[in-house]
Amino acid sequence: MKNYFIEKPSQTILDQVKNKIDLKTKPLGSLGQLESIAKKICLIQQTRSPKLNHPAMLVFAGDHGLTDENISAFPQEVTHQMVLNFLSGGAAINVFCQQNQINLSVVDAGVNHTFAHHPDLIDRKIGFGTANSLHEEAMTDKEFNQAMAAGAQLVDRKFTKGCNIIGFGEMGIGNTSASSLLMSAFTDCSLEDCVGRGTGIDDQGLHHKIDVLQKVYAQHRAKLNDPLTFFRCVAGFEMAMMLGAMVQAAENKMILLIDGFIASAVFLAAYQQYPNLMCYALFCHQSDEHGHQSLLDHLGQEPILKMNLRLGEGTGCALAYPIIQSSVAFINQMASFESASITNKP
Ligand SMILES: Cc1cc2ncn([C@H]3O[C@H](COP(=O)(O)O)[C@@H](O)[C@H]3O)c2cc1C
Ligand SMILES: O=C(O)c1cccnc1
Repeated sequence: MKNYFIEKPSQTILDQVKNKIDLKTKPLGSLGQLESIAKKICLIQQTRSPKLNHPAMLVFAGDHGLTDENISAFPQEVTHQMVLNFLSGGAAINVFCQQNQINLSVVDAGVNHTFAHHPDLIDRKIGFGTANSLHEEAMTDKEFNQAMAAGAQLVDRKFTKGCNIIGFGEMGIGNTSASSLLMSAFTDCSLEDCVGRGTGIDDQGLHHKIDVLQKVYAQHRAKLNDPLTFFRCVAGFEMAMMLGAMVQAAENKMILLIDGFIASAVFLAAYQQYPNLMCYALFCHQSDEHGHQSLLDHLGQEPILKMNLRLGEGTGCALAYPIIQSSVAFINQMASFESASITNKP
């Protein structure tokens, strides 16, 4: 595996950034979270005049062997059917990316389906779904490394075209299960507190899901001393590709847009290995999926939006994007007390 180097942004510019924000024509701190977003982006870009260039969204799709255990309300074939929906422009993420002029790429990371050639489908298929983590390691070392490298390469492709802000979406029936296992592994929350209804399982389905995940956890707990090995044993190809994409984006000093429960769980795993990742990430929304609030609390992060979404695909990133644009707009365009000749005295 490539050794990624994620640099902590220098804080020397922070006082100047704070000063610029505080001298805008507004009471101190009155733009709330817009101010903290602006500060973070200024630190990432090491400037007081940040810019958002060529925003991109990568949606990774992959299937999970664990779906054999009946842990989702929907069957596995919905993954490939949704990929076709992404390609014809009909999914929620298509609509919100189109609305906000975010460039959307759809990646076959490992869907259990042979797609006909499509000019807009990026083929990085690692396999036809992962192995069933109840009985085996979900991915081999080789598959995991391949997936991470592919995610990193796709980010680099965007970066060389001038993109400096990138969101990560996923599609993979069963991937809330893998995410719950990661959350339980890397927080002090019990597995029950990390498991939710995903696509909408009922009470009986939820008990069954918890029961299956307890067994999966027990099966792989010996690998917990190495976070990415545990990840490899329980996660999906789309999640591994997302992990590679996140660390490469941070290495490139891009702004990372983190979506809901699944993307946050991938981030959490990556963060174990690369703590400086946090300096580059904006948490776009708090999902309604049980566990997400605790996960964000664990990371000490305040989400931009809280709108009871529980979809994934990167939708929270696309919806939060206009707010992030407002953060950048105010720091660049608002007048200062001095330039507007306004008395700066509370
Ligand atoms: C039609 C449809 C579209 C979706 N788009 C995202 N997901 C979301 O639901 C899945 C995770 O939930 P679980 O773990 O319960 O299977 C992921 O594919 C996620 O992206 C969808 C799910 C469905 C059914
Ligand atoms: O928050 C998410 O990412 C999520 C929640 C439920 C189902 N799919 C995705």
